[in-house]
Amino acid sequence: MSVSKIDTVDDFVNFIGYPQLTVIHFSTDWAEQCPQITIVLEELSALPEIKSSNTKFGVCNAESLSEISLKYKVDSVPTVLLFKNGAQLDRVDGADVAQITSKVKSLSFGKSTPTTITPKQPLEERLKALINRHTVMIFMKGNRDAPRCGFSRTLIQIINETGVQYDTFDILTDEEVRQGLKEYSDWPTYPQLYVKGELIGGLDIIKELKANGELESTLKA
Ligand SMILES: N[C@@H](CCC(=O)N[C@@H](CS)C(=O)NCC(=O)O)C(=O)O
Repeated sequence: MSVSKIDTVDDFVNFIGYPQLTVIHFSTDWAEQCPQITIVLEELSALPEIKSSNTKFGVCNAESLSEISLKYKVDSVPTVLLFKNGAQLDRVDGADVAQITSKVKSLSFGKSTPTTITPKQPLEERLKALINRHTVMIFMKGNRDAPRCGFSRTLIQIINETGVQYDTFDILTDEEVRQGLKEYSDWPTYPQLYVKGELIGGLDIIKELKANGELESTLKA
């Protein structure tokens, strides 16, 4: 057994309909922690006790299968979802190897299908995972193609000029994140730009860094 690649929505639906445990890693090409989780799943799939339980392992690109990601509220990678008979049993958001290992081991031997549970991830953990989703992470109103506030639009224009890669999160889609991140980072407004999980600041700070010629080095820190 190894980790199968899931490329289409149909593949995904067929895969999770399996009567034994199916473990799916939502990944992206750029997220640093994803390759580590794929290795963990490869290792788990090779364990004799897991092999004998017929547990299946898959990996899909969370961005290519955005429809599925949205449905299962996968808003950070890596995320691992566990299914049986098409029902979601559990999930692990973030590269928490210990939790993934223990959930795969315990659920692969359940005789009957446990009740569907979707434990709510503590907000702080979710915020940390979101902040670290990309080296340069921008929390904004709208997205890069359709900013929904002048401050966010100007910030995107400035960052686009640098050619630096980044990811965005639309805080208008999630009130919990919108309010929670203000408190977590002690910064009351959006946009908010993070580099390697550290808050750099909002539009005023980014403009200042640009004016001082420090923007690119800050983004590439
Ligand atoms: N001076 C701020 C301007 C940003 C700003 O004032 N944002 C407001 C309006 S878009 C905001 O996020 N308010 C809180 C909210 O909407 O939750 C900066 O440098 O980023």
